[in-house]
Amino acid sequence: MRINAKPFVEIRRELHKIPEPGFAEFKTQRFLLDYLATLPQERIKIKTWRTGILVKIKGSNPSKRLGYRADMDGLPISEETSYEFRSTHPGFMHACGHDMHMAIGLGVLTYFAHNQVKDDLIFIFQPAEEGPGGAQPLLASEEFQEWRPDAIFALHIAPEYPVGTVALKPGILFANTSELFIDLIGKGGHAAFPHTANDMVIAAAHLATQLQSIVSRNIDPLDSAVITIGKIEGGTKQNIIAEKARLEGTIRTLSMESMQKIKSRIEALVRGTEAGFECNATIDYGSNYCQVYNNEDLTREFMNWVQEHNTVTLIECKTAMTGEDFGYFLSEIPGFLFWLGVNTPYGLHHAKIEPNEEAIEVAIQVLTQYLTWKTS
Ligand SMILES: CC(=O)N[C@@H](CCC[C@H](N)C(=O)O)C(=O)O
Repeated sequence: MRINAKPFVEIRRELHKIPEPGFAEFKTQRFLLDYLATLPQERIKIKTWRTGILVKIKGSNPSKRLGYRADMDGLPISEETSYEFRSTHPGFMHACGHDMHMAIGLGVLTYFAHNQVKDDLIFIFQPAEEGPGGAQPLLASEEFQEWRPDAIFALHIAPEYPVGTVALKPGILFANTSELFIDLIGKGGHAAFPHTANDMVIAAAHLATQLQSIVSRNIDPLDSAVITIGKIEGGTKQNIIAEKARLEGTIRTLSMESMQKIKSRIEALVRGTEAGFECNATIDYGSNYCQVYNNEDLTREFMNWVQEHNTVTLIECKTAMTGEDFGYFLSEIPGFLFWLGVNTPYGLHHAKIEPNEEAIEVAIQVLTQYLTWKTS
């Protein structure tokens, strides 16, 4: 079977123009619904959930239901690609490939809307993967529970792998994550009179450095963990001592024990900052995602299938410290997530990332062939 992927490359480009934040994917949802309306409707049922969409395709003699999940949201990044089809939403960009994930989902769905297989298929277009997390509330929704699949699959673009490859492993593929927001409130003042103020820029700088000691000094070196502070905000002007500062970051661990340990060390260091800099601090852990744990049996079966069918090259990869709320689906439903090679020099979340669009056809081929095999 050969799929004409050209329309889905065009679809990816249209989606690329309209990146939206989590739970505000209104134009994206409208675009997807309009496309779905063009498909033969005999065997298709469509439901919306908040800004997400669920599509069921009826099988000829179903004994199970298989699911594919695509995430929908963009990131607060000002795009710097060379594309003609750049983001039309200033300050927002599809820099994590969700435009590719959706276009691939539509390609696979379109194939099965025209070619009935034995089992039911469900396609889930999920909002808010980058935050605050759409998977958990979607899983709990009546809309999802009514069509709950018996197995579920997803992919994520991988800039570092060549087009024509898929990479995965059984067991833990992505880390547990927790966002981290720390607000410091001290006493502002004139730049010339530091002894009358409590400078929150200096407090934030010390704290950011101290936080880096947690992974190196408190976590078993054989148990990976990451603390990244991606943003520091503080102060109002160059000659005013800052009254407030805010640190924003993310914590990544491979075990929940390490996550707890890191949080308790963050709390201790923040209490130390309060004492040392005579300020008040609050900590907010934002949204937390559980690890992506690929079902061992289904993953091995898929890896064997890839090797036998030779549609793509298989890479057995290492665990990555990325996060994905698809982990919540996998905590309840067997399945797996794989990396899809898109061969581009800039990484995920980079303003210049330009995934190779040839990977769209590769992914549609792999998923249609695998799902057809899985339902036969
Ligand atoms: C694949 C990917 O890049 N996922 C994101 C998930 C974000 C989780 C959460 N908002 C956080 O920042 O902790 C990632 O950054 O890994």
